[in-house]
Amino acid sequence: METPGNLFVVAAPSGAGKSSLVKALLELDSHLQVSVSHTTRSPRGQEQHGREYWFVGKDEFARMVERNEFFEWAEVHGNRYGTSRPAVEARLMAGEDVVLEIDYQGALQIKQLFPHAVLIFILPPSWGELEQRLRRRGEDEPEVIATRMANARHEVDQARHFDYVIINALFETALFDLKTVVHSQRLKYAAQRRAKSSVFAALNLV
Ligand SMILES: Nc1nc2c(ncn2[C@@H]2O[C@H](COP(=O)(O)OP(=O)(O)O)[C@@H](O)[C@H]2O)c(=O)[nH]1
Ligand SMILES: Nc1ncnc2c1ncn2[C@@H]1O[C@H](COP(=O)(O)OP(=O)(O)O)[C@@H](O)[C@H]1O
Repeated sequence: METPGNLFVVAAPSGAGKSSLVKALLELDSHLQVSVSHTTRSPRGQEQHGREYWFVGKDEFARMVERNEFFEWAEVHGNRYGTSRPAVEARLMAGEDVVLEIDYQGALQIKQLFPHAVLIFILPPSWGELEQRLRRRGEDEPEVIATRMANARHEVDQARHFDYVIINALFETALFDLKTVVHSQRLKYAAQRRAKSSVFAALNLV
């Protein structure tokens, strides 16, 4: 599906710093909006319904799947997560840029639907640092951290299907890389649209 807005998809193993990076990016970039996903996971300490996620029960999630209300959904670390169709579609059609913070399964589904979507994978500098970050975040029980570390091996292996890989060692450097990807895509997409318009013809450039 071709849309006037750009679609960015950011995925990472749990604890790599994806949410922190996207939050910082949104604070710097008023043209970018994040899509709030639905999940069957329980809220963590500071999380608010409608801000980090729409927290729903398993039955409600299943009903939404049946009604085809998700662009994509997947089971991740034992819970279900999905991107609601209406919000994203309306924004992209209105020419706004949207970022999805989803797992690799969702990212690959999105690429099928929106071939122009830009897939960005965030990597931690090492396995040890990944585990440290999960512990330092202090939001998950040890067994939840263990599940996330076990799943991280397979998730990292999926980075090869992505358009860009950013290593989040130094936060500011990774944020700069992320901003650069977003900026480059905007320039590229704008140039493609201009090439299709009559501007170049009028200037005798094509
Ligand atoms: N496919 C899909 N994955 C999602 C969606 N929302 C969040 N996720 C992913 O689900 C995984 C777990 O997210 P979360 O429970 O917030 O834990 P965290 O990654 O450790 O902060 C992460 O990989 C998220 O990117 C969604 O709408 N669709
Ligand atoms: N570059 C970094 N260096 C050190 N700690 C980081 C860095 N990026 C993120 N963190 C910290 O790591 C933890 C996990 O980050 P978070 O954004 O929640 O990860 P994710 O959304 O990928 O699960 C948080 O406590 C966050 O403050």
